[in-house]
Amino acid sequence: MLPPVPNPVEFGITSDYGFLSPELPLEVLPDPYYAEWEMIIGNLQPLLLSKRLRSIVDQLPILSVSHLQTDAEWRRAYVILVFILHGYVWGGDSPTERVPPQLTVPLFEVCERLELPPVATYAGVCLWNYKPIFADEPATNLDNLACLQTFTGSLDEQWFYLVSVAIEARGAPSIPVMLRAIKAARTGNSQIVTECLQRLAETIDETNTLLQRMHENCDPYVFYNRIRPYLAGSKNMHDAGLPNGLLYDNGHNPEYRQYGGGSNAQSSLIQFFDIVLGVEHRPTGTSRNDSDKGSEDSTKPRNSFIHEMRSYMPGPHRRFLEQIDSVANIRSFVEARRGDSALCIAYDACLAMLRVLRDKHITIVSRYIILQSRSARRPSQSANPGPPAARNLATAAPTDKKKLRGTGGTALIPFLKQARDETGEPAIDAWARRLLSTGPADKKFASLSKVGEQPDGHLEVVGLCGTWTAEENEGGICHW
Ligand code: HEM
Ligand SMILES: N[C@@H](CC(=O)c1ccccc1NC=O)C(=O)O
Repeated sequence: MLPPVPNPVEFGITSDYGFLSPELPLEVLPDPYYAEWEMIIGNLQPLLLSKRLRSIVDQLPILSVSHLQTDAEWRRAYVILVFILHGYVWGGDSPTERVPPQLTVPLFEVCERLELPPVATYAGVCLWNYKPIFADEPATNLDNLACLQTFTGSLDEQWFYLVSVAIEARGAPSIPVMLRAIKAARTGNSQIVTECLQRLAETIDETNTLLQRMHENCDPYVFYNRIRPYLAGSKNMHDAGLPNGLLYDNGHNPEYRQYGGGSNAQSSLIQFFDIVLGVEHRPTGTSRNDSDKGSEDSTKPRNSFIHEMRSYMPGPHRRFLEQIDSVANIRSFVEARRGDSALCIAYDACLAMLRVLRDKHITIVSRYIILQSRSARRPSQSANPGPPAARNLATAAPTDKKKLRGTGGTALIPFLKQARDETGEPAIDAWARRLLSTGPADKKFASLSKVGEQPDGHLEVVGLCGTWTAEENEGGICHW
């Protein structure tokens, strides 16, 4: 008996909004009982600038969560509390390790309810932190989006979150499409699976276009020096001044805890793409050859970071991904039908698009983190210092690139390159290898209008979703 294919609606996931909150995020908690929280979050930038945030939070009463009613209200409470938390920790002259009961007590309860860790996750800064500019236009077009909260008040910070919001919305329709594909694969309907895969490839291609738009309004200097420091977590933060993590003080039993900061690795959508396509990530530092190749059992080692990031997703989204994991059948369906050229090409196009996404992302990380860390200046040399603890965090970045870390705590480029390389397997590599050894497309790839090696040695593919070449992937990142 096969496990049932999950119904996304039961997990709060819709075909319009995907993993974004299904109703628009609340801009204000309706109960005036929370007026003091709203006053602080509404004045976050002035309170950070004047360095008064900590003292104002310390003077707050410990508010109860018993006045929160709807799911939207619980989510709004989470957004408020994590923005105040990160402002409180990183907004002074140096980071403070103690989180006072005024934050700890309600935050723990809100997080228990939402099944999230007490830290600013992707859900808090992206999924539940947007509004449409005009109510009568599509709510999730990048050009009709604004953020509810930011640390810096900058356009750059809004854009940084909104690109992800737009990607989530663009990817949303692919969720029911791929559930249909899973069901069609169960009945052996190759034509439907092919159509669904074609639509998925187009969707991933469109998310790639959105990712490219990061550069339009988010300046790498502003991102690295002003915004990113507030997104830091408390794990591996010794260099930044939090050797033990954060001391969450609930008033009677203070406890040190360490959590990773916000990261797009916490996006359920991108993990959904991987899972549904059967892309497997292994622990960093191992290759396919190190593992028990060939066996499809669930004891295979997984990329522990990517998998761990599921515990930073809202509970229902995490459970949805787990259920998709247990029904994902597309990869084995395609592998069993190597002679079905339309099917193989559609599947390969999805992998190629996902790989392009990771390539473009690596370029972004180089520009927004690696290059910036090289030019980061010590506070005394800086003519225009940023927020104090945040500034220290940016300038504390080691010059040794090997030690640079993502807000999630990964070793950046080695981690991202491995995730990218694992995306290409198996089909794209297999057919690219064959192409390179046997020449241009054989019948199997008939629906690709052009596949071949260019005079300069680059491989060019004109496929379902446009043209892409190995050259596009800067720095020899793509090894076709
Ligand atoms: C300026 C913009 C961005 C920067 C600097 C950046 C940086 C990073 C870093 C450093 C990581 C490693 C994990 C960690 O330690 O945090 C990461 C992971 C990741 N990021 Fe981004 N990111 C950016 C925007 C985005 C956007 C808009 C997306 C949406 C597609 C995205 C998708 C991912 C994914 C999926 C991962 C997990 C690794 C993987 O699956 O390949 N990132 N990002
Ligand atoms: N991992 C990134 C931060 C990041 O990607 C991120 C952090 C919080 C919320 C969203 C994020 N990604 C978004 O576009 C970094 O290390 O700078």
